[in-house]
Amino acid sequence: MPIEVKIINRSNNPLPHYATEGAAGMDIRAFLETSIEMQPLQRMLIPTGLFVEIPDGYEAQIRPRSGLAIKHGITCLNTPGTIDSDYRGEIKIILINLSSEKAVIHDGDRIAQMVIQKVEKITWTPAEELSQTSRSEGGFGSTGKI
Ligand SMILES: O=c1ccn([C@H]2C[C@H](O)[C@@H](COP(=O)(O)OP(=O)(O)OP(=O)(O)O)O2)c(=O)[nH]1
Ligand SMILES: [Mg+2]
Repeated sequence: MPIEVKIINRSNNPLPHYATEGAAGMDIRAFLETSIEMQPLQRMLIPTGLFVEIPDGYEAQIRPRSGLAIKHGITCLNTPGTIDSDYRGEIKIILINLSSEKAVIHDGDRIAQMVIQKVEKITWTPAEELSQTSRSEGGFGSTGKI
C-alpha cells in the first residue's frame, strides 16, 4: 500500500516521482531563480521549493545521485540527509563539489533523490554488561585475517 504524504510544491518543477517501477528513490530538483556556480570544494544549500508532511513512523532520506557523483564529483555532504516527520520547512539539499572543476547547477536539475523509510523508535535499558558474541569488541577491519 503506498503511503500518502502531503506535499506543497512552490517550484515550477514537477513533483518528485519514481522513474521506474522498482525505483527506491524519487529525484529531487533544484529550485533556483538563476543558475549557480559551485567552485571546487564549495558546499551550498540548494532550495527545492518542496515542503512535505511525512507520516509519524517514517522519515525521508536525501541521498546523492550516482550519475552526478561520477560525472561531476557532486554529492550530498550530509548523506543521507534526514527529513524528520515533524519538519515543516522547505527541503534543502546540501551539495558539495568534490571535483577540481567548477560545476553549474540550473533550475530544475535533479540534484539528489529522496527515499521514504520506516523509523523504529527504541527505549533504553541501562545495563552493566552486554551479551557475549564471537565478534566481541572486534571491528574496523578485524575479520578475515589469516
Ligand atoms: O539534507 C537535509 C537535512 C535536513 N533538512 C531539514 C529537515 C530536517 O528535519 C531538519 C533537521 O535536520 P538534521 O536533524 O539533520 O539537522 P540538525 O543539524 O540536527 O538540526 P536540528 O537541530 O534542527 O535538528 O533539517 C533538510 O532540509 N535537508
Ligand atoms: Mg537534528
